[in-house]
Amino acid sequence: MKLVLETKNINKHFYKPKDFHVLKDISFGVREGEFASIMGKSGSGKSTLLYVLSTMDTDYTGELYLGNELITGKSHQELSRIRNKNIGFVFQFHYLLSEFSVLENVMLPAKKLGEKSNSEIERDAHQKLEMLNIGHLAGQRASRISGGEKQRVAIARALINDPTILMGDEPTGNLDSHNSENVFNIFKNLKENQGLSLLVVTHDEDFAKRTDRIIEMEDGRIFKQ
Ligand SMILES: Nc1ncnc2c1ncn2[C@@H]1O[C@H](COP(=O)(O)OP(=O)(O)OP(=O)(O)O)[C@@H](O)[C@H]1O
Repeated sequence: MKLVLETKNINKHFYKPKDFHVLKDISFGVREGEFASIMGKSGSGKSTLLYVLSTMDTDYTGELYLGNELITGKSHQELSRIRNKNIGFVFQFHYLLSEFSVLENVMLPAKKLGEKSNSEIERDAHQKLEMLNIGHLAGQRASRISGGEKQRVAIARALINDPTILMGDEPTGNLDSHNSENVFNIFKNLKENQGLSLLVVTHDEDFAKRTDRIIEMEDGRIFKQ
């Protein structure tokens, strides 16, 4: 089956305050349409790995592929474009611009990409918000909506450029159980109805157990996948 993301022997060190081998020979892939989770104890390297996979961190050895394209070694400018077009990212905290409306927040990554007209982007943003059942919030200021709603807006923003993979770093870490369940169901629907691939770091065992596959990390290594 086609891989949307693949790593070959990724190693990474932090050199300050002293040499620390944080990622050790990470080789794995995410299949098209797969909903995978990454679990592991605090400090095992999950977030560090996700930042390498999302192309935000380029300080590593080994190879990272998105689809069949080798991403490792590309310039920051190229990476910024590849990331914006292909990878949606949802964090524990939503990082919405609080003075902007919900609609404006969702439109931002598409405006940055610059491939569509403003009216097309606006139409797409409304469509993403409707899909996540928050169409009625489009005109609200981002600061005025609840935590669960903010996270759904962040998901809509992550989807605006129709990425091939959605990554999450503890996307339910700041939510109550009701809103966590909502986010899980949104992710599952994206996989089932749109064939989206998802890779989510989580401490939530109930969440992880219901994904297609749990990738387990320990001490900078993948020990089960
Ligand atoms: N910039 C840095 N410099 C040095 N060490 C770092 C740096 N960032 C992270 N580390 C260390 O690397 C290790 C892995 O960190 P990482 O945040 O990837 O772990 P994690 O598995 O995501 O943990 P958590 O579940 O607590 O978020 C930890 O020991 C951390 O202290």
